[in-house]
Amino acid sequence: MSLLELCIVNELSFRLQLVLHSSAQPDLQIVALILVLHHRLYYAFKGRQRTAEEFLYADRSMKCLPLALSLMASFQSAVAIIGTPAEVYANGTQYWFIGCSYILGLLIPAHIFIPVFYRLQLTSVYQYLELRFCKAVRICGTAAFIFQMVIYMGVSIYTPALALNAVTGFHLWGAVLAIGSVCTLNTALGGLKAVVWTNVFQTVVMFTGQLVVIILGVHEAGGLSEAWAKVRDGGRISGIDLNPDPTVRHTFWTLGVGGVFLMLSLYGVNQAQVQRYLSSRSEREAKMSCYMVFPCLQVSLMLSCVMGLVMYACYGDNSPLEQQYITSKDQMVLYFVMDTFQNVPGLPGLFVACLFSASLSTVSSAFNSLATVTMVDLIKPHYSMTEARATLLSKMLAVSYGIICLAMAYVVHLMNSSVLQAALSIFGMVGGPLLGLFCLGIFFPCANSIGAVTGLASGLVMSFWVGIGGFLSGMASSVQVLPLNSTNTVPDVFENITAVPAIVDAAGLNGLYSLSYMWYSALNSFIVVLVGLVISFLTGPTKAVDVSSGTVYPVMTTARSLLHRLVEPSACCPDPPEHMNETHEMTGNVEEDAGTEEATEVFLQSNPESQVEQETDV
Ligand SMILES: CC(C)(CO)[C@@H](O)C(=O)NCCC(=O)O
Ligand code: NA
Repeated sequence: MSLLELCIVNELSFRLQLVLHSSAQPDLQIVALILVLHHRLYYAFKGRQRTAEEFLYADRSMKCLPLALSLMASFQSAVAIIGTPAEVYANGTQYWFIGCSYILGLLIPAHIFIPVFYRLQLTSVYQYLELRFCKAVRICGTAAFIFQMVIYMGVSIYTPALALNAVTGFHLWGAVLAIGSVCTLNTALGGLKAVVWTNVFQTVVMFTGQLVVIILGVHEAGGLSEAWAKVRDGGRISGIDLNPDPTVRHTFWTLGVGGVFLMLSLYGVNQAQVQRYLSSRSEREAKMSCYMVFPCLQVSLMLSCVMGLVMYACYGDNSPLEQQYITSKDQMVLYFVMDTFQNVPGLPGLFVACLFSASLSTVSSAFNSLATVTMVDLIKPHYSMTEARATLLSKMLAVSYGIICLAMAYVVHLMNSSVLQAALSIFGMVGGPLLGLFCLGIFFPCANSIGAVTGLASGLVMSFWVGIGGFLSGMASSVQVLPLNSTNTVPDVFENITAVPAIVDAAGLNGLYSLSYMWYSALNSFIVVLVGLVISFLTGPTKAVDVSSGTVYPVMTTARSLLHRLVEPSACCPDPPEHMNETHEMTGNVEEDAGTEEATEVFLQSNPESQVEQETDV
């Protein structure tokens, strides 16, 4: 255990002790134990890593269950553990419908993105952009990715710090600094295998913490039927909202359909995830791990939604926010745990460890992917250097990224919006245009490099225009989204603002600004594809023969072979089309896709040796 970690654990447990008066000793032990275990595990794998191949692909030997848990952990941080219950407490279970988007959001990556990327044997997903378009597109893509991950890191470091600050009195920026530096110093340079296995451990801690709090919380609320009656009478069980209005924040359409694009940008083309797919033993294993993410994500979503309901069952409409014990919705979960279970030995500690684990796993996979793309996409192609130099440089990079992320935590602090909405908006605003760029390359053989660059630029301009416009105009009207029982959940501070005529006229720019943040990803990727195609046609579309082999997904051929299977089901198996039997697909009968796979095979003849530079020695 490093000195820094010891200091943090000591400080943390000291604060816990002050706040809880009594049973802080077990808490100290649990937080410390978990940090130490995390650390030991990490170094156990780090120590073994010798070659560059191991660093980047974990020897291409990963099995699917650890990979699936790690895939889930990348984008499941304290933000989800804290933000989702706060959302459900305030607005009911409508958010749960985002679970519907996981179906297509994981099937499409498994059957379209993974085959393309795996067969090209990429190191970084941005190599694809150079193969398909040119070097400039690759650099633009890399820059956008770095930008996205750095802001997201800001949110996921800030969130546990905010919660800790509220409840333990731990200094906010002290906590931000502590979490940030532990992550930076310890997790940046361990290689993928170490990151994946620590992620597995962190996921287990995360689930355990949530589950224990839920079980005891239901008990606290007076048992299952009592708790259910309370949340039902409080109107927290939302039915499916089919309102087609795209400006309504959470409906089935924004969550279940807009969410698919969000999921595609995260699970289809994000380097953190693609790196994991590429590290599996075979393409089949990679697909399997993508399928396995589905149940893991559903469990995680269920735990955090149920946590919100349990909080409602305990507090009803007397939220600690309204009584001004805390200052932000996002502090509620930890407040609930500390307030309700301070006499349960070890539980507050377990939950703090749960938050830390969730954020540490996110930060470690983000840092690992940032280190990889910076070396592989930005530095290696331009400068050659010795191994020792490269190691030093990676360390310096890790520290610089750490500092930038801390600065971003401050920006998030200034934004003062719900952390969950902030994180998902960032995914849509920067991840959306990146998704569009990859779709342009994979589905449209005629797209050219000029189209790709202009498309990406337009997508980013559009997203910041709508995103920032929405944020500014929403400052006055965001309160509309808060109340369900309008009198109770709005804190006093906001009440004056609501009084201001905040009725946004849904015409013109204001209509655009009030677009639900869940549509950002879809809108921005669509803009990139549209502008990209128009510019490509104006400047001379790429000829089919000039497109590098294996970089385009044969949509027509695949569709034809799927159709063929439908018309003559006996040829293969009597399965309905993919989208109608997800659950079956999710359990992993990959062979059934044989027809499609063969069709794809013909077109995706990858010949990586000739084109992909083998830049494996980081
Ligand atoms: C990104 C999804 C929707 C799916 O992975 C979910 O994990 C989520 O809401 N994440 C919030 C961001 C975070 O937890 O850091
Ligand atoms: Na995580």
